[in-house]
Amino acid sequence: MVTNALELKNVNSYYGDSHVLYDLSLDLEEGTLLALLGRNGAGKTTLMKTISGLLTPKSGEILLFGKNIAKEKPEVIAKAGVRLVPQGRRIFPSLTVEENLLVAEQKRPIKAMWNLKRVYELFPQLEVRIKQRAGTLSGGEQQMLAIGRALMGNPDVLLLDEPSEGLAPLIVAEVARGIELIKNEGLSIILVEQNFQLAMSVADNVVVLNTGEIAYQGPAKDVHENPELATKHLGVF
Ligand SMILES: Nc1ncnc2c1ncn2[C@@H]1O[C@H](COP(=O)(O)OP(=O)(O)OP(=O)(O)O)[C@@H](O)[C@H]1O
Repeated sequence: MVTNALELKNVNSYYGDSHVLYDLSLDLEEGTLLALLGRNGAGKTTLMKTISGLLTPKSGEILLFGKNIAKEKPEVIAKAGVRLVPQGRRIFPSLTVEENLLVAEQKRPIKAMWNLKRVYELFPQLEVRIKQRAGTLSGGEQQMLAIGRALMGNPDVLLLDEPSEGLAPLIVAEVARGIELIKNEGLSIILVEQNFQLAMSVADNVVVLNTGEIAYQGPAKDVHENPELATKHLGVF
């Protein structure tokens, strides 16, 4: 039987009077990766903020393994097992790599527990820089650290907002490899990406947002097999 890690039902989000997400409904199946695509301003970051509690939806339900978290505070949602890696990374620049990871640590009963050792196995480049201040890392290393921090919270659901932004192609490939490995550990992931190739290389399912509404949703394999779909709905990239 399919279990949904997340279920969104008719979610409406606003900034003040400005209506940004319209009656959004989608499912994130446990252990899968959903690529969330769409042009600038489509509402992707707003959706990530809404799920993680940084923006409270005006109406609708956000079910985390069946429990409605739509009105909960960000700390409660994080403790319940949803971790956001925000656009722009937001690590603590004056703390070392290891300190950044340790302050994010939260033990939760999940299948594959994350700890320092496992984060360093995932991104060996971080282990080389354990004592280095995070603000002096390269963009790619900061992204790996931001993902590592989220994993230290031992989430069930990981929200990644444009992890490839501003990174060189070789580093993008390294981040993609990390995402694939994390997915294989059984995490449920929503990945916001402008990099279509990266998104499609790891996605199980695809949702395309257009001005706060779902323009397309379906299995990634359908997009792979039917290039017309990519042109019709995704050709905007
Ligand atoms: N803090 C805010 N206050 C008011 N309006 C906002 C705010 N943040 C975003 N918006 C508006 O909400 C809409 C959706 O923005 P959002 O950042 O979610 O889009 P996005 O798909 O993530 O785009 P991008 O790829 O550029 O990050 C846009 O019209 C944007 O101008």
